[in-house]
Amino acid sequence: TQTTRPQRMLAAVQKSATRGDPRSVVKAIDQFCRQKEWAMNVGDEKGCILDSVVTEVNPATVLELGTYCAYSTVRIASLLPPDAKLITLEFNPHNAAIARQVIAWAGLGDKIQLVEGPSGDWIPKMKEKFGIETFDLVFLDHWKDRYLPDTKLMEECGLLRKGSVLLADNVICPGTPDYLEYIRNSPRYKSQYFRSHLEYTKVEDGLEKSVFLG
Ligand SMILES: O=C(NCCCCc1cc2cnccc2s1)c1cc(-c2ccc(F)cc2)cc(O)c1O
Ligand SMILES: [Mg+2]
Repeated sequence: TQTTRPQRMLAAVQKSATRGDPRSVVKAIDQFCRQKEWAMNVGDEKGCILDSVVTEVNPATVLELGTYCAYSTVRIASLLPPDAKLITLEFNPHNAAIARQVIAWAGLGDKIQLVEGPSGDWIPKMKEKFGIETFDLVFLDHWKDRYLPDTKLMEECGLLRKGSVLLADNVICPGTPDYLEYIRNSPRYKSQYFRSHLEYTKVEDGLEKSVFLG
């Protein structure tokens, strides 16, 4: 029977990456996507910008919206301090199953909690279910029309504190126009655009970094 792209990506990780070595997992996925099949990971070019923001924020609590095959999950978690926690939400059960195996291969299972289901349902439950007060860093990489409603939901649920950083993928391609309009004009955020390219292509895309001012 036919395999899926996430299954082929996992096979590439298990073939080429070293167990317990997160950077080799990241490298194996990038190689697979450049040489074999495009896939919607944040990728190596935007990934370097992601790395610099994670390193600068040095977060104790991270929320990732949109796991896919855990490429950015592993990339972020590999840079976190020892007791830091990353919660990642994935909607598609098949992708979640692949992501769990990629996370295990990278040896990052104790830093990462993968939760299956829609962001709108889970964001209001973060405090009670996971004992989270606020998130130091949120990486938005899920449905592009959910960036804005979920940001408002996180504000309403008190999940952001003065200094919390939102980093949004794909603000140009596929694009998140309503989110950009809101976040760039809101007096409650200080935003900065990092110009880059759509993963593994020459198409323009970028990351929007926004600091919540409280
Ligand atoms: O759709 C994208 N990512 C979202 C998939 C999310 C599904 C989820 C919804 C949901 C809801 N609640 C909780 C968790 C989750 S996960 C995406 C698409 C492209 C792209 C595709 C074709 C193309 F020609 C050009 C760009 C590039 C990217 O970097 C992307 O991230
Ligand atoms: Mg993306």
